[in-house]
Amino acid sequence: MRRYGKHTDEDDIRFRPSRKGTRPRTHTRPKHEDASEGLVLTVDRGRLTVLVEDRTITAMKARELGRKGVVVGDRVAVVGDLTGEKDTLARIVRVGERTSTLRRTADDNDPYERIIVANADQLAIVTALADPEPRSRLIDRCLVAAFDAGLEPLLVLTKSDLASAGPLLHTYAPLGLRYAVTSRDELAEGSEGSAAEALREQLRGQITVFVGHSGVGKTTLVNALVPERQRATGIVNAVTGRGRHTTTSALALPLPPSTIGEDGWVIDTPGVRSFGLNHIQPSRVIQAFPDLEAGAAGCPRGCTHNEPDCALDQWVADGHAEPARLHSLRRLLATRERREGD
Ligand SMILES: Nc1nc2c(ncn2[C@@H]2O[C@H](COP(=O)(O)OP(=O)(O)OP(=O)(O)O)[C@@H](O)[C@H]2O)c(=O)[nH]1
Ligand SMILES: [Zn+2]
Repeated sequence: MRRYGKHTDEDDIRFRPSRKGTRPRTHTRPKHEDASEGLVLTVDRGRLTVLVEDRTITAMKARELGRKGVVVGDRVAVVGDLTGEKDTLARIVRVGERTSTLRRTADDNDPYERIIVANADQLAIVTALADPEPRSRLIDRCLVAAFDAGLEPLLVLTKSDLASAGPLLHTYAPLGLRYAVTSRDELAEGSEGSAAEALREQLRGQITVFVGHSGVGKTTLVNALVPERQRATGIVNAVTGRGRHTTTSALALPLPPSTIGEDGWVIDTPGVRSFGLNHIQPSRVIQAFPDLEAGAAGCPRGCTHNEPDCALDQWVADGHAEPARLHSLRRLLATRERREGD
């Protein structure tokens, strides 16, 4: 699938704070030249947990950042006490340019956009094949949010021991999505060549945000993928001084380094189950359909692609794209008009 809205420069998309924090700077930085680079792992009421080299520190926004938000996945420059020791508090003085932003509105009537994760590469849409039954409208909403954010969607179908993935995959076949089919037992085994291994392969070297409705098995999945999770969560909690990770903030967890030396991040989103889609631009969604995007050039201005004058019907009739693709695009665009949970 095509990538869009992102730089391909590796340095842009990897979180690799330099080992000693001595990376030469290309720009003249009048202030805070001695700042270290870090990665925001989670946010809790103004306190941010930041990974600096191999230490987890607590930081807050410096006043000079003003109203600029700092979110999970942001690459930041921090100054002050970076020891990570108890009761120390560092300051975030800069936020790196973002390669992607995943947003949500609290619901379709909430006018405020909230960025929930920055710099992710893909959105894993976790759906159970049964118990609870898959809800394709919910999947569609997540797909629209992913396309809008410039993230590659990845369908993760859980509980494959309970039902076949066939019908759902059939529905989504025209979209050509990447997918993985898993079950708890397979994940636990971690045997090579298994579906779980195929999922790990899809995550390698990527920053993947996991979303899923309650009960779909997201926690089971993330725990299996990140055996260090308990420890990682423990560190975060030790830092924030709370018993467990109860906030609705996302939480970035490192995937175990693989044998070929490429790692990746899982970003769990406890409070995010779907997306309000008020802010979505049809033009960004259609970018995920390169075969149709060219045909939309013939559409009237501001075409919703679901009206009599839409040029895409003729485009498809002329054989430039498959009818099923146009059908899928229209279904996705229509999710914007439906309420969450429909
Ligand atoms: N049969 C079956 N059950 C599973 C599988 N994965 C998870 N479950 C069960 O499904 C239930 C929900 O799993 P969780 O991992 O807690 O799901 P969650 O999506 O994190 O849900 P919340 O904790 O409510 O947010 C639990 O009872 C799990 O044991 C699976 O592959 N097969
Ligand atoms: Zn149109």
